[in-house]
Amino acid sequence: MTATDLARGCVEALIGVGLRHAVVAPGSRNAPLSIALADAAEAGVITLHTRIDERTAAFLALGLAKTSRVPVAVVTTSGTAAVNLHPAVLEAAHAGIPLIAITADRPARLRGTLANQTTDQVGIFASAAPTYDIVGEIELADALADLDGPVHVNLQFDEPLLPTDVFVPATRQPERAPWHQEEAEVLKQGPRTVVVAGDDTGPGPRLLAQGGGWPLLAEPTSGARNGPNVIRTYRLLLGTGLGDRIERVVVHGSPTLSRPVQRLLAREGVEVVSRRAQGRWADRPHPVSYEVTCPLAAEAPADTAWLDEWLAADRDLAARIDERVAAEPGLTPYEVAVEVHRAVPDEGLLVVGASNPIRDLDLMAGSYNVGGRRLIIANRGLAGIDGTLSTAIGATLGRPHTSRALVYVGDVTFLHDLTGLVIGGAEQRPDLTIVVANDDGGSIFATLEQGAPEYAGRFEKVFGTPHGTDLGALCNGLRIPHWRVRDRAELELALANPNGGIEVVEAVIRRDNRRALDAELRALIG
Ligand SMILES: Cc1ncc(C[n+]2csc(CCOP(=O)(O)OP(=O)(O)O)c2C)c(N)n1
Ligand SMILES: C=C(O[C@H]1C=C[C@H](C(=O)CCC(=O)O)[C@@H](C(=O)O)[C@@H]1O)C(=O)O
Ligand SMILES: [Mg+2]
Repeated sequence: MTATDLARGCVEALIGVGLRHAVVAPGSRNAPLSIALADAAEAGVITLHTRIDERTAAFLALGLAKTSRVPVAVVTTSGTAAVNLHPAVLEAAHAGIPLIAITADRPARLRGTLANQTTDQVGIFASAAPTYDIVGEIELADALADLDGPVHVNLQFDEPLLPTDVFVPATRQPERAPWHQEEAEVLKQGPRTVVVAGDDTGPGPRLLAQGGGWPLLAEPTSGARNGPNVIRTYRLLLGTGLGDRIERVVVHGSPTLSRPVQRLLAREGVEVVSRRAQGRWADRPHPVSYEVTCPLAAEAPADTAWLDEWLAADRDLAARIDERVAAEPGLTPYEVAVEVHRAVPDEGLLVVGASNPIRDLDLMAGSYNVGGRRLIIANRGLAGIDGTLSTAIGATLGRPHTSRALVYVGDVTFLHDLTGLVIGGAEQRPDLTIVVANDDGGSIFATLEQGAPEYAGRFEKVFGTPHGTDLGALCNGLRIPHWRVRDRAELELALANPNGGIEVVEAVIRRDNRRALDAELRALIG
């Protein structure tokens, strides 16, 4: 089979599993596939994106897959290019995202020789993505069947690499399994129960909490942080007598944000009902009384006294937190989180960076209205700070009905994916507001053990990592509009007046008082 035939067969197999977007990083050995994908894009069958940095290309594909909910391919040449896909492949494996990592390779006969740009590409993603090492026959159907996570397709291309004609792919709609709503299992009333919703769980936890009259402890990217049962300050209330009285937790997905939730799930004497998480390694790191894969429903409660107690305590603590934050001079990270949360309209999309931004949102954001069809997402599979801007650009491009798209990150996270903003003039570009909470370093570490005074001498060097970068000058070089704000009113103004296209709103905040402020807010539980 020629390289061209292999490439074209691959494109048709990808289209056959529902692929609508592909991302290519330029290279020679992947030329057969790059050209076949370009032909398919020219024929209007797929949308093709190009990025020069393979790591950012893979996170762009991850974002596209997260919102379009169909497999997305990212394609590289051979050699070090291939392993630049690994961070996104790992995130896809732990989050259960159908990312197809396609690496071009030399023919197997050249492996182990001095042939140029030739290395061992089989198994480069280890257990995160099995390799299908394909030389001829299109065994791709097996590789691409029922993707619930990433897969690695390694294509051995032999010369001649270039086609002599133009390719118009056959388009066949993927066979879709008939959608069916699984029967829900009904949980009885009885123990004092709370419902925990981790990342990407959908509305199930909200419906269960409402049905059972139970407090809902939903992370911002759960898809369940809306409706009347949401407890905004749950991570602090878990440290009070209310938290001590919990007898049962119904946990959905993978909660990753706070140690109080982890401690609750591991607490002796607490019954844990688990709705199994998606992605790999879904076994929970604590004892589970009972685990299901089906939806959960609840027996109706006799009264809502337990829920009412939580809602009253939440209102009271939230008011005290808001009062303390308002009293703090200058723009605080907590106010940035509130304004970002407010800026997401119905049908809006928000991508949240790891570290403090998602935790500030978790503490400060109230419940959204049910039916607003907002999508709040993050790379919580492994909570990496890499590729967040690219994920956001891909997520926005993969969700064309989005009314407004924002991505909210810290400064180190922003800088970590700067190449995600290197986008060719002919590329699709979304309307996307990038909000950077800039405290000149990694402030989360200040809130952890290493933020204690005894580590002050070494802290800035290995944790704080101040960089002093002029984000405005960077954006200027990238030809991206940039607005630096230093107070809440200016931040509100900037968010209320989107520029169109990709824009950066840099909110300058302090880092030196982060540990103290965090401790003060935690102490408000009294
Ligand atoms: C790829 C990757 N590298 C390093 C880390 C460790 N890490 C977690 S948070 C963080 C600092 C993030 O700083 P910033 O984005 O400015 O957010 P802030 O903590 O200041 O809110 C780092 C380095 C990580 N999670 N992922
Ligand atoms: C900084 C990294 O990730 C750490 C960030 C916070 C986690 C944490 O302990 C939050 C505490 C809380 O808000 O309750 C920490 C953890 O889970 O132990 C993460 O490792 C990092 O290096 O990745
Ligand atoms: Mg920072």
